[in-house]
Amino acid sequence: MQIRFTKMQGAGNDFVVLDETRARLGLTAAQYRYLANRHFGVGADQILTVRPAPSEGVDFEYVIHNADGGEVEQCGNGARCFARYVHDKGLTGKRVIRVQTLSGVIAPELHADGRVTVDMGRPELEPAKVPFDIRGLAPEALGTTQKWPLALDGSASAATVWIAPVSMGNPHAVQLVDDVEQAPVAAWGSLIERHTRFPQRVNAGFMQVVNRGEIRLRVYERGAGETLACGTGACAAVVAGIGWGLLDARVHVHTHGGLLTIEWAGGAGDSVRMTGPAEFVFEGQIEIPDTL
Ligand SMILES: N[C@@H](CCC[C@H](N)C(=O)O)C(=O)O
Repeated sequence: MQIRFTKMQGAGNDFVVLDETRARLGLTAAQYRYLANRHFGVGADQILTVRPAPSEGVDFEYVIHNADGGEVEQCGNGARCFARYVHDKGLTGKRVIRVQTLSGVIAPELHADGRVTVDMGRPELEPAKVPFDIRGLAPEALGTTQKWPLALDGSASAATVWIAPVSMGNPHAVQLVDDVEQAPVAAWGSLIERHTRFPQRVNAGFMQVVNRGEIRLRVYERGAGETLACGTGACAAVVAGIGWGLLDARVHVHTHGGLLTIEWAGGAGDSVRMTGPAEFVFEGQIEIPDTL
C-alpha cells in the first residue's frame, strides 16, 4: 500500500502525520510500527492521524499511536503539530481549533509566530484515576501533593524512587532528580514504564528544578523510549512541582529538544496551558507492506 505522509516535530518530539479526512487508511498496529521505524520506515516517536469531526462542537478528531503501534489517549507536542497541520494544509481557517482526542477535547491556538498554545484540560492527581495502584503504600506529603514510593525491583540496586502519579489524559510518573543529565533515564524509565503498579503502563518523567520558574526535564515515554521532549510530560511535571510547592504558576521547561512553557493556576478545576513550537520537516510517500 502506498501512503502519503507529512513529517513534523515539536521541540524535537517527531511525528508522521496522516490525513484521513477523506478516507480511512485502515492501518494495523504493525503498519504503524513500520512507519515509525527509523531504519525501515519514516521514523517517528508517534504517528498522528487527522480525521473529520466525530460530533458537533469539535473541528477534528486527533488519533495518536506510539512508535510501538499502540493507540494512546493524548500527546501534547503532537497537538501543536496537529493544529499547525490542519491550518497550514487549508483543512480549516480557524486559529483556535477544538480537537477530539481519546481522552477528551483539547483546544490548540495558533500564534502569528508559528508557536501554538494548547489548553490541555485539567490534570488528574487521584492515583486510581491515573491509574496507579497504591495498595500497601505509605505516601509522604510535600506541599499539597503526595509523593509515593515505587520499588524498582528489577534494577541492580533495587532502588526505591518517589513519584507523583499525574494524568494529563495519559499517565505520568514524575520524580525529582538533582541533575537530569546524570539521571538513569533509560534504566529506571524502562522499569517504571512497565511497573505492575501502573496497569496501563506509564510515561516516566525526571525533573530537575532550576528555580521556581524553570525546570530541566527528560521523559522516558511509554511505547517510544526517551524522546527529545514530551508535552504532556512537561505539563505533568509542572503540575507535580507546583503541588509540591517548588514551582510558580508559569514555568519554562528545558528539554533536550527545545523550550516549552507551561502554565497552571493550581486549582483542581484549572486547565493546564502549554506553549511551544510546531514545525514541518518534509513530506513524502511510502510503500507499506500489506502483509503486516
Ligand atoms: N510525546 C507525547 C506523548 C505521547 C504519548 C505517550 N508516549 C503515552 O504513551 O502516553 C507528548 O508530547 O505529550
